[in-house]
Formats: sequence, C-alpha cells, structure tokens
Amino acid sequence: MSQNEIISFEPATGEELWRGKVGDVDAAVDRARRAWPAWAAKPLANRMELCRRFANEVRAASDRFAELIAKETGKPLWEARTEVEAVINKVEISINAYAERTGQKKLDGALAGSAALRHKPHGVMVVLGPYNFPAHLPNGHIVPALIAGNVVIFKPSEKTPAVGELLMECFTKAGMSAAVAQFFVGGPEEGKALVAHRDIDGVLFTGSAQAGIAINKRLATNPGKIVALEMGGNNPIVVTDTPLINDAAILIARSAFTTAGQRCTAARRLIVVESMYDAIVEEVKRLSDRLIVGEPFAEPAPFMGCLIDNDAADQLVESFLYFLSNGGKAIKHMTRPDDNLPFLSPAIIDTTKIKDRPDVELFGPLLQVIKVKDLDAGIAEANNTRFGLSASLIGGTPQDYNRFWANIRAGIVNWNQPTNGASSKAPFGGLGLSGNHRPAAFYAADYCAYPVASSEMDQPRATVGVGFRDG
Ligand SMILES: NC(=O)c1ccc[n+]([C@@H]2O[C@H](COP(=O)([O-])OP(=O)(O)OC[C@H]3O[C@@H](n4cnc5c(N)ncnc54)[C@H](O)[C@@H]3O)[C@@H](O)[C@H]2O)c1
Ligand SMILES: O=CCC[C@H](NC(=O)CCC(=O)O)C(=O)O
Repeated sequence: MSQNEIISFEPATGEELWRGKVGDVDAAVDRARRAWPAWAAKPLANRMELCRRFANEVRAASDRFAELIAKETGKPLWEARTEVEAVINKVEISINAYAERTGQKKLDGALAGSAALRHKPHGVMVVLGPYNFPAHLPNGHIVPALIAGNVVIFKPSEKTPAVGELLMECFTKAGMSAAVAQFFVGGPEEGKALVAHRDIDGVLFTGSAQAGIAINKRLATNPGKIVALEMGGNNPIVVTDTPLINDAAILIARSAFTTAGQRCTAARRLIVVESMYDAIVEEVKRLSDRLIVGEPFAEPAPFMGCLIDNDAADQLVESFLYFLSNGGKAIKHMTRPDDNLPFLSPAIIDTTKIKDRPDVELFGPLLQVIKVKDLDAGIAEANNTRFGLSASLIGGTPQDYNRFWANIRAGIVNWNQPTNGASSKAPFGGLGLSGNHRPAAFYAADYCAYPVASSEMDQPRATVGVGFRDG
C-alpha cells in the first residue's frame, strides 16, 4: 500500500475491494469551514428534509449497501441488512432527539420581556469511524450533527473506506453538498491531523480506547472543542440462579459471539455463581459448538463471519494461548481452519485461576468464564475493570436485579437480555475507558449543539434602580 493510498480487502477472501487516494487535511477543513455558515443558516426544516431524503437514498440502495458491508467487514449478509436498517431508522430518531434534547423553548418567570433557551451548532465536526459498524456507528454522529447545523468531515476506518464512501454518496445524492457532508480518505495519521487542525470545532469518535485517549490528550488544551468518545468495553454477563439454562445460554452466546465478538458491547467475561456453573458452562459450550461460522453470503446463513483481518485473528489466537499458558482451562478451543484467512471458531476459556487477568478489550469471539461464590462476588468481579460500557444479569429475582443495577458501573445495564443490541432510542455510552460522558445514540443531539440562554425585549426599555442620585 502506498502512503498516498488506502486499499481495503474483503476479509473473507483476501481479495482487494477498494482503493483510493488519501485526502488533503487542510483542503478538507477549509472546504468545510467555508460551507458551514450557509448550512447553519438553512431553516431546521430544510436540514431535516435533506436528512429524510438521505434515508430514502439509503433505502433505495439497500441491497447494494448490505452487500458492500458484508463484503468489506466479513459479517453475514443478514446482519449487514440490519445495519442498513439502523442507518435508515437513525434519521427519524435523530429528528425526535433534536426536538426532545435540544431545540428551543420559552422560559417562564422572566422579570421583563421574555427568556428563551435555544441551541446552536458548533461548526466543523470531524467524525472518525470504526470498522465493525462502518455505516451505522459513524452515521449515528453524522445525522445528528447535520440536523443541528454542523458540517461534517467523515473519515471512515482505513479498513472500511468503501462503505464510508457509499454512505456519503447517499448524502450527496439526497441533495446535500459534498462540502457539508464530506467524505475523507485516510488512516490514523490523517485522523490525528484532522483532530489537531485548529479550524475544526469538534471530534466525534467511535473506536478503541487507545485512539480515544490519544484524541482526548491532543485536545486537552482546547476546552472549547467538543470531544465525544465512544470506546470499547470488557463487558461482564453475570449468571445467578435460574431454571432456564438453555435460554440463559442463548443470551450468553448471542452476547459473546454476535458479529464474531466484534461489538463494543459484546460480553467478554461470563461470571457465574458456583451453583450454576456446571449447567451453564456445559450448555453454552453445547450451543457454541452448533454456531455456524462462514463467509457472508454462504447458505445456510452463518451465525457469524470472520474477523476484520489476519492481524486481528492472530492477536486473538495469541490472547487465547496466553490464557491457556497462564492457568486458563479451555472449555472450547479456538480454531482457525485457514491460517491465511481470519475465520475463528468461538472460544471459551475458564480464567478463574488467573490472578492478574489483563483488563483489555479482546475484540473477537473469545469468552472468559469466571466462577464466583455468589451474586455479591459476581458484582464485585464484574466491576473489576477500567471499562464500563455494558453489563447484564441473567437470572435472579427483582431484588437481585435491583442490587445489580445499583452497584454495577456501566452505561448499559440489562436483565435477562444480552449485553449487546443496544437501542438507538436510548442514550449509548459508557464509563471509565469506555467513554467520556458524552453518550451517543439518542443523546448524540446533546453534543451536536450547545445551549444558549437569552433574555429578550423588543426595545431597550429600562428604569434606574437602587444607587442612582435623582437627576
Ligand atoms: N463504544 C462504541 O460505540 C464502539 C462502537 C464500535 C467500536 N468500538 C471500538 O472500536 C474498536 C474497533 O474499531 P477500530 O479498530 O476501527 O478502532 P480504532 O480506534 O483503531 O480506529 C477508529 C478510527 O480512529 C482512527 N484513528 C486511530 N487512531 C487515531 C488517532 N490517534 N487519532 C485520530 N484518529 C485515529 C482510525 O483511523 C479510525 O477511523 C474496538 O475497541 C471497539 O470496542 C466502540
Ligand atoms: O460496536 C458497538 C456498537 C454496538 C451496538 N450498539 C448500538 O448500535 C448503539 C445504538 C446506536 O448507536 O444507535 C450494540 O449494542 O450491539
């Protein structure tokens, strides 16, 4: 790959899919900055209408869109279709969110004249996207930002530029200028340069904790720039008493292995009370043995596809071997049928005996199992992480769930539901290394506009008060 070019490959076949020239950061920011005033001055209804047209363009291209997502990420076609649906649905959800979370209102109780709360856009927003949901997650920043009156420079992951390009094409086809919704090709270096550019007003990031922290540090001396960080997780799924072993196992397998474990909300740690351990572990293994791993367009449809590339697969195999050689007990071995392709079988390993388990996000189909004495020990173990994105409790009573809910540190806390599959109609974000208290999804509206409080009279009428001499 030349440094001036980004090339993406189909992970399931290794074939080249797309190539494009790396963008010019200064030119992109300058173009965006010049486009901003006119876009911000457009009536809100026009901006919303253009976003609705964007949704129609995505709908019209939905088959091609889903096929491209499946090809470029390696996820199954059925799942890629759900990503396209999420992109379309994001528009109406964001329109509602803008009205509910921001928008404008008159305030009661003004002493004279009237008082109002309104919101203004920040300006030029840089959106940096991840590869696992190359359309849905960046779109979750882009649409709210545009509705609020910002212009956007979107740099997709260097691993999924083709999907990023198609997404942005849908905005231009909808009638939005390519300077308002701008597609930018680049890798981490260009990401860094965009973040550091003095003429941007904010960075809306979804990706790894490592990159998010680097962005946070880079902008630490610019408190005026908005930084929204959606990062990873080391998410726990805690199992306490339940007679529904098969249902519990289905929820666990879905949490851990959907999208081949490449979801920020995937369960990484299965924490089980000792009375349930044997039954749950046996059933999760039995189910996982039945999961079909296959290429995106295979028939019958696979449950999960491959990882994004061979490096990611190598790293995950290494992590499995690390656990194995440090006291872990394999429940289901990780296998890789072809060393030249990133397909991995789901793997399960008991790491209870490992003293200092690395608190990192292992982004793939690898589930650790940890045995605990009781629910309180389970909650303590669940919180034994620097991350805090999602957490689920399986089984137990309403009182158990209340205790779990009150004590767990995570932005998404579920009961008898998977850790993943979060709703776009709710806020989405996490604590600690998972985010910076700027939740996305429904609350993305909050970081796309800032509130302005105004006290207003149509004439400059005023009377002198205390402390003036007669005159
Ligand atoms: N919380 C969430 O909403 C969420 C959602 C999806 C993925 N993720 C996380 O994303 C990770 C996987 O995605 P990824 O590998 O594409 O993430 P990544 O952090 O490697 O890259 C994300 C984006 O940031 C850019 N980038 C990388 N380093 C940068 C830097 N120092 N400065 C500026 N830009 C930089 C990349 O080019 C890419 O566009 C996982 O950790 C996963 O948990 C989080
Ligand atoms: O990989 C990270 C996202 C996972 C996904 N979350 C969402 O889709 C949040 C909703 C939104 O952003 O609209 C999940 O929980 O599976």
